Amino acid sequence: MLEVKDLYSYYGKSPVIQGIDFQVAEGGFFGVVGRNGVGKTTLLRTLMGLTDRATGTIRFNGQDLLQKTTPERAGAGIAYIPQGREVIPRFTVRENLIMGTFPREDGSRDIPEHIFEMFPILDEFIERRAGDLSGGQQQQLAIGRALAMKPRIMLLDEPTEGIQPNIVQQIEQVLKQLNREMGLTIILVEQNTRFVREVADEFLLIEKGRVSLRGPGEALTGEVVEKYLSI
Ligand SMILES: Nc1ncnc2c1ncn2[C@@H]1O[C@H](COP(=O)(O)OP(=O)(O)OP(=O)(O)O)[C@@H](O)[C@H]1O
Repeated sequence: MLEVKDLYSYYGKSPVIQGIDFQVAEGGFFGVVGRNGVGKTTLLRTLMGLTDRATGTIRFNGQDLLQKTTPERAGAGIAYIPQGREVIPRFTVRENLIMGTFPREDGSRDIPEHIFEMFPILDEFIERRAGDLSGGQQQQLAIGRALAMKPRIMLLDEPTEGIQPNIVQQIEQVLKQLNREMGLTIILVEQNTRFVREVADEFLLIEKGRVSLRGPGEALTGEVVEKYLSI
């Protein structure tokens, strides 16, 4: 479904991503791990066309994405949930969810019902301003908003960072359900290696913009974490 080859990506003249290759199969759950500042966020931003320049290949369902604009990539079915959530605080929950439908190519502005089944709190707080929600609720809204475009693949950047433990569990459950039951392809950047080990079919470990290690989720053992990820 997604094939990335020899990818380089730049902010100004600095190459942050340096020669990364990977493939994600339809319905796959792909984890990206690495210490702070190694380029994980930049990798997701590169897939969305949000860095200054990129070279190499990004193929998505047979289309070459590298020359496409960010809205075109969203229109092709790629949803991106950045770190820090970035919901629009002055808009209500409903307005944020409707915004999520904008990339849809069928032109529908209907909010899919399953979003409220997954996150009942969004239904309850539908007319509240997003800025008045807790961090965990805003993250649920950010995921709900991404689902409103009916994506084919979802890119998530540390969705459980700074969120209270009971909501973390709920978000993890939803991600598993979206992937396992609804077949949504997921790329997840995470510091939470326990979750990546549990759910990922495959992971990439990045150091200084390059892949240091890759393997099935279960290969992300305590020893690997100790060797590559401890501070
Ligand atoms: N907009 C930007 N302009 C210039 N340099 C940037 C920009 N964003 C990130 N960088 C640089 O790119 C490198 C990789 O940053 P990136 O945010 O991708 O790392 P990360 O692995 O996601 O880290 P973290 O876990 O802290 O989010 C860092 O050296 C950072 O300073």
